[in-house]
Amino acid sequence: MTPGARVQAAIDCLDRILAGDPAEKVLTGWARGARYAGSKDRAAVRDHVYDVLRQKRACAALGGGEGARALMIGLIRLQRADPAAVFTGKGHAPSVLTAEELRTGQDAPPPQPELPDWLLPQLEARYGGDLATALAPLARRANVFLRVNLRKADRQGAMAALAEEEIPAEPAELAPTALKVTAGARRISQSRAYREGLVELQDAASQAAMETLPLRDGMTVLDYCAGGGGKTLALAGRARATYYAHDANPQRMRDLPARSARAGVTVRQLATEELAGQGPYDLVLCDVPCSGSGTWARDPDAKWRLTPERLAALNTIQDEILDAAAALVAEGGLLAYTTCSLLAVENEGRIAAFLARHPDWTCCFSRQWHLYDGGDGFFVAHLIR
Ligand SMILES: C[S@@+](CC[C@H](N)C(=O)[O-])C[C@H]1O[C@@H](n2cnc3c(N)ncnc32)[C@H](O)[C@@H]1O
Repeated sequence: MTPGARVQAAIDCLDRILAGDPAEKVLTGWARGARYAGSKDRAAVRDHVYDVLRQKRACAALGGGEGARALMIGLIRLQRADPAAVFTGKGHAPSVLTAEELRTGQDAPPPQPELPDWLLPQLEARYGGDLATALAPLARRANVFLRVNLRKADRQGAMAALAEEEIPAEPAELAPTALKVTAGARRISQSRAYREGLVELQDAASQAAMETLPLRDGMTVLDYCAGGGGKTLALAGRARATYYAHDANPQRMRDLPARSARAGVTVRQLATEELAGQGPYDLVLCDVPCSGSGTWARDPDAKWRLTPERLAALNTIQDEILDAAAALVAEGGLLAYTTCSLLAVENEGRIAAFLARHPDWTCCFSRQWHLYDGGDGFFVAHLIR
């Protein structure tokens, strides 16, 4: 595909996303239908779409409108290129810029935070005058991090294995197991280091949060919201405990057997009705469903979809999960709560609400990772009875 054809394909995808379809579904559907598109074309179209969604406000200001075509014009200007070079009308490129489109963007307003307005007061309360700096990483592509599986390799060994396949990576400060991939990220899942379980894809702040959890050989650990099992595997890499995984939607755990086999660890999946029978557990981790606001650089579509109603519904689910999980913690055990969110209402707010409902519990540790720490936004709290 020519650069112009890629831009037109991105405009077509953005049209559907703006009409309400999820970005990931639209891009996957487009790629399936576009047999002529090679892997570089698919990557370029995906990058255009996600770059627009990360900076939709700046693109609209520079492109003179909120439609898909205007947003793409704005993105090209934001990247300090000339849209006229791509909007040629030749082949499959978008049609030539109109006089109006040529005029737009000259007197663009100052940049606005790239978030829905209703969320700003919550984040201003957290970051005050530093809001723009704190949220700036949301406008950029996120770093790709790997977690070294200490059962199979150390950081140096994993870096050497990745280097053999021209995937350079360097130690990341946030966690002792974290590597930052500096090139070739799209080839990770085909690499030997990945296929043989030396490394897993996992954000560095998420790894750092798992590092805070005290583990010892022989204890029982329940990952109550296991999903794909990323957190279970991070814990299982550290100690020879007995690991159980549970999720309200067991389908979410379908990849866990293959992932744990690759990692060389054993994780037993439990249905909800089996939880009490196998418990109580020394450590129960609740990696609850959340807004994902700490991951919006990776998934910018999500920030424009979140509504106050959805956030309130998530808070209810978060409370219900903590209440149910607390009942499964052994005497002297630890209840851990994590989100990949920057919003206090999902983090400190849920812990305060839990402590108000359960006066016999106390929070003995909590930490918020911010985007300026280098990874995703992430929160962890340790609760004891
Ligand atoms: C943030 S994701 C978990 C991600 C996972 N821990 C990982 O590291 O890959 C939250 C998970 O909670 C599950 N969930 C939602 N409501 C739940 C509930 N009431 N009880 C248990 N799990 C629930 C969802 O199905 C989802 O898989």
